[in-house]
Amino acid sequence: MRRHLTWPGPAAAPERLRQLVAFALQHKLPVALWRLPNTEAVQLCLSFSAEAALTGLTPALEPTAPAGFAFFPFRDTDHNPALFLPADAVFDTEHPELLQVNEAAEGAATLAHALLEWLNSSAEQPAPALSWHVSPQPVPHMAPPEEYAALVRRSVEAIENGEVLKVVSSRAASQPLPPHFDALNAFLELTRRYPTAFCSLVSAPGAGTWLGATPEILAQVTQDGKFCTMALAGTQPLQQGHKPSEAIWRQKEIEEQALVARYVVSCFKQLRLRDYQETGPRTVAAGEVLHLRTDFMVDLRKVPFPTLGTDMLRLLHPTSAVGGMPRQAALDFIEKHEGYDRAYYSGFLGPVNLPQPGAAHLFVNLRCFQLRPTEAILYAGTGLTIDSDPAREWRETELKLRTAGAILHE
Ligand SMILES: C=C(O[C@H]1C=CC=C(C(=O)O)[C@@H]1O)C(=O)O
Repeated sequence: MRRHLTWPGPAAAPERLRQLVAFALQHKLPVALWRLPNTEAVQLCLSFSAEAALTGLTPALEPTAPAGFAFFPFRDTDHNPALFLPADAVFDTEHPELLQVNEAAEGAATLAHALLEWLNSSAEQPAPALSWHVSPQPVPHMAPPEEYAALVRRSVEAIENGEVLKVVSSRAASQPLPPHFDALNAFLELTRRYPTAFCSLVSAPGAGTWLGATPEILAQVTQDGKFCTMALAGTQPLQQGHKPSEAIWRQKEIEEQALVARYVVSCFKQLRLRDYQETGPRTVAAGEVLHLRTDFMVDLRKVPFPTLGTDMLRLLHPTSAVGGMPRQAALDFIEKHEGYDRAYYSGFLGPVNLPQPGAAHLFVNLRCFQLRPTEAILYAGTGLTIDSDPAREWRETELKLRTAGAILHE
């Protein structure tokens, strides 16, 4: 039972985003904002209960499944709970005069009333300060260059010994927040800088506050009945004055990406689905870097497979673009040797059945950072193969950290 409320007063869309976020934070509620690739509208999903957002289950993507925003960690543990924010209040900057409220939600009557009062009273007042949720977990260990080099060497040894074919190692790094840092403005800055990325800002009790601009689709179902995923891997710097299509790739990156593509195909095989379209690999730009990307598409109108999105999501996460191959051996290696908690980095996130039923857009949480009171914790990883060189891999993480880190310099 969704009701469209007409928003009182004449405020502009960004101010309305701020008012809704302020309400969520003041009531200790989870909130997510996002902007889909190649679109303009910013959307917001607010839940009326922090407990209701705690889900243990991978979300279902069918049109009849609950609507909300998924925020899943790399590894589902008590430290980093899997969240699905029920869509209790939904706002879209394309329709700033409207607010969609789910009246059937737990506690909806009281909170919807409080929300309306808040919106009425805050319309005239200056924007309140935002006190973002902070993760209850300690700041993760941050590997210095020598330690990361040792991890890369150990990974290459594991590949040489035949324990794994490929492994994705990663690290965290800290950057102080600039004076007067404002996370909401930073998110809007991400949307301006990276029009082709999925940009997000998620703040939830138990998870903290995360911002990012990711290039990687994990599982997407569109209203016109298409399922899409991609194999994204291989990285090189974008050279000034060169087009992505002019990039030349080494064997190492070609193999690294081919392993990811092969994994996607193996998931289709497990589901006995043969009728998929494969395009690429092609070179694509993501901020300052280039990647190799193969797109996969299934036309669900021709291939009746209503649960494909849900089934593929379960098989894909974590993909070999963030774990490795074979999957379990690579994940075990990471758990044993990586030496820090990835938390929500390389997990997945995105809207399900929002703003309308029948569409789900889930992305791998890359090029992101976690917000702490005075610093941002940024994350980046690199796919390693037998030919990996530690110094080069370190430089690659530095380059990837700059995507989200770019907004911390101003
Ligand atoms: C793990 C990350 O990127 C993945 C996606 C594209 C290219 C990758 C690579 O070249 O290693 C990674 O597999 C990251 O950005 O932290």
